[in-house]
Amino acid sequence: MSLFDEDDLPQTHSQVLARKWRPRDFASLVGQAHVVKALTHALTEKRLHHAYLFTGTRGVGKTTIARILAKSLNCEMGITPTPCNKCQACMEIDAGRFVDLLEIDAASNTGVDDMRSLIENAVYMPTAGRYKVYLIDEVHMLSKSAFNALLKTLEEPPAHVLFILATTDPQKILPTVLSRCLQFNLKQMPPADIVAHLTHILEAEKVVFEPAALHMIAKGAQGSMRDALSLTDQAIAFSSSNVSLTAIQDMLGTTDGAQIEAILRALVQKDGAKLVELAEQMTQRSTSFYDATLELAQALYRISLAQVVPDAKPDDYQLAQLVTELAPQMGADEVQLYYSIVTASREQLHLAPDAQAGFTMMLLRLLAFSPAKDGVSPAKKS
Ligand SMILES: Nc1ncnc2c1ncn2[C@@H]1O[C@H](COP(=O)(O)OP(=O)(O)OP(=O)(O)O)[C@@H](O)[C@H]1O
Ligand SMILES: [Zn+2]
Repeated sequence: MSLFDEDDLPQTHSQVLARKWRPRDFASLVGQAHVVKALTHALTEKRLHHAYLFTGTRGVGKTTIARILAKSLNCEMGITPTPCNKCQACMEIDAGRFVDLLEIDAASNTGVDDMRSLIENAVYMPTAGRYKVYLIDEVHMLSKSAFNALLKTLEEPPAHVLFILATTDPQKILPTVLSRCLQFNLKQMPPADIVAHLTHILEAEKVVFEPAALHMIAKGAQGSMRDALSLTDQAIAFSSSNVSLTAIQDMLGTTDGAQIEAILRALVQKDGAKLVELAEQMTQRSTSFYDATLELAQALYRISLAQVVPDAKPDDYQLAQLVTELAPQMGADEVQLYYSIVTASREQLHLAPDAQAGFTMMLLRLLAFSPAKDGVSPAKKS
């Protein structure tokens, strides 16, 4: 969020889906049930706190919830947890141009003067709505004097004023401010929720996609719905509206779950030529070999876990499938050995003549130590 509403800015492609699909009511919000429940209750009972603090990482719904709350308070149908989304107040809030919703980006208005003029204004009655709602984003960025100016008003705000503070960094907020706010910690979006949301959106947008591609996007988004939507925008542009797994992998330049899968399969089948070929392909696709060793170690760890605790399935969809397939085919000691080779090789990767050579040597070392079908390792045989 910025001082200028994002709707006034020239539209860049990466904003399209996130903006278009910003939830307009509590019901269409993904997750954050604890916040929705508390706010719904407060709105129904008409017992609101005068200051809320929303914390949480980027793109998990802080601004979105603040806007829904502003509509709930100012909807022409009355104070309600289900604003109509049709009246002038609701529509103007959605469009980011409601006079009584004052969105301030503290990151670019850190000074005490900004805060003073804001606060002097708070005493005046709302122009159009019932409540003047101040949404102060990235509030931890305020200067100390600005904080102090705010503090006075936070202590005893006029009855028609509601403060919503948002921050990604609650550690930096003064305890005196914290104690005057009702605090809600917004949660990161679980990958499964991101996938479900993206599936819904892409179906509505009539964009062709592979479910595995959405799992990869969800992984890349690291808990942020906004990041997931921006990545999806990029993916649509990048793949000419055919969001396939390979397109996403090429776009993110990430290690391909499928590459790791292929490596482990080739290893189980003792296919040395295939291993060499896979490393060659990874160079062509500029996969990070360092990341690949991490993913390989991760997969081996998961296989090992699954051998002991069969129900311990990873959240990651692709990895879960791989683990289910390979855990029964590999010996426990074999997995242990591979794991130690892979982790040791990762440290040595930078010593290799080049990354591909280092990675290939690691694969061949794994092969050399893999047990033969008769139980004798090929290394010992020769
Ligand atoms: N809980 C959610 N459910 C559905 N969509 C969400 C959710 N959270 C974020 N989004 C999507 O991400 C976009 C950005 O969200 P929002 O502005 O609410 O994030 P934020 O937490 O305020 O982030 P920032 O700290 O960067 O301002 C929204 O327009 C919406 O499309
Ligand atoms: Zn309304």
